[in-house]
Amino acid sequence: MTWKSSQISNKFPTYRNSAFITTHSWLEGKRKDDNAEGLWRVYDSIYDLTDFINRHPGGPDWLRLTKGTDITELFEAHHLTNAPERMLAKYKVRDAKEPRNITLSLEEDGFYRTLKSRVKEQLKTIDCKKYSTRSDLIHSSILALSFIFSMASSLYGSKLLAIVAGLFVNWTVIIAHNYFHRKDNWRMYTFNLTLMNYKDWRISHVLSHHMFPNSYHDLELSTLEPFFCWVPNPYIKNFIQRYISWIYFPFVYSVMTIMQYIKRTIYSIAKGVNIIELDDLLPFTIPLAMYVANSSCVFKILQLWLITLLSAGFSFGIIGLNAAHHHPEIVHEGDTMRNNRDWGLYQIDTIIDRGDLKGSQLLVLTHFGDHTLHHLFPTLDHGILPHLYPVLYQTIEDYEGEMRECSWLHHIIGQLKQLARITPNPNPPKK
Ligand code: HEM
Repeated sequence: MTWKSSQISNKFPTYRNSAFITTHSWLEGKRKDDNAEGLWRVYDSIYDLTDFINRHPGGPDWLRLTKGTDITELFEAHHLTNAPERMLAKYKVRDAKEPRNITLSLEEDGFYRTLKSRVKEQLKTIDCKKYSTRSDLIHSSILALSFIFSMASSLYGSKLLAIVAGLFVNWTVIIAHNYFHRKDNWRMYTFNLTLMNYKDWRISHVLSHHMFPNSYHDLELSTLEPFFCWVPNPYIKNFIQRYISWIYFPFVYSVMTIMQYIKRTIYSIAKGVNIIELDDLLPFTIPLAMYVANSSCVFKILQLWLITLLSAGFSFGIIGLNAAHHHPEIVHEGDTMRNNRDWGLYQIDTIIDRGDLKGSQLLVLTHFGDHTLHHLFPTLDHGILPHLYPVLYQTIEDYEGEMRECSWLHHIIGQLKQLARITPNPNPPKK
């Protein structure tokens, strides 16, 4: 069928429409589609990085997960020094036999690579340590408050306090996202507190969503599709997804994080491959803390923990799914794209930033703020990003892009309208 084609790749992603979509099926499909010849592909060369996996300064996961795939966009977006490029050369084994599957470009004089070289210069003038230390402090405080409110809820048997605890757990998790994008560190594990898993999100969020937002390659779209479909395509969107989702979304948001744990457990049993790891025990530290505060009734603790999880899930959904990407004026698969196919400009066209968060490091960290810059430079601490706006605005102007902003309420309304939209936008992004 004709709709089964992506505007940013030559092939429709294998397994995208399979019955049981997981991060593992996404990676398997990518290995089939990427023409990486079983190794790692960067631009039109094939590299054997096997001996480098455990020496990679960003941690072994990134290379272990991506073996057999094209890592061009990841390689460009995750390094802001010249060292990785110099090192890469010695692992080259041959030129690739087939063209790249992804058709977005990363030309040296194009938008993204020009912006990146300007950002590298700008970073030399910024006291990065000062801002990243402030982020660490914010993360530690919100993490501590998550446990304090959880324990207080069990001490006083208060459902209201359990809801408040859920809010703090949700903010902890969103801040932990600032850390799992980077080299391995202890703070990334706090992402697991709502029964989600940071390593799973390194696939669905970092490798998939961040590189190819709003396209058929974006796993954050395909996994949620039974409930929410943001692609403006009448073939894959039914009446329920378009309109009834406006009614059931609070319920789905609330159970979304719990469902991820259940799905990973089912995958482990069904496939006979255990993907539940030791760090998946971390979410249980919350009921444990509740038990330490008040051990009188285990059933009551489980009930309060469930309330905490539902509150965390709901707030994570309402913040995360209305953060930046789903609004009728944002490019989704099927909408007309601009002629310039630069990867960075594609990012700009698939995001409208939240203007109401700007200027507060606390709000930016807890609400996926400064989203455009974060997509373009995911390894930079969120505290550093505001200092890059002058360079970003100048480069966007030089390449005739457009930086857009709106409020959270605008995003929520726009997101609901996007759920209903089935007609692709015929006009390319402005300018
Ligand atoms: C899947 C592709 C890759 C991803 C997602 C990735 C990711 C990362 C991350 C997250 C960091 C830490 C950045 C930070 O916390 O500031 C990092 C650092 C680094 N990576 Fe990679 N990496 C990839 C491939 C490679 C390759 C192929 C090489 C070289 C052969 C390489 C060399 C380095 C080096 C030298 C650093 C130290 C920081 C720097 O000089 O930029 N990486 N990488």
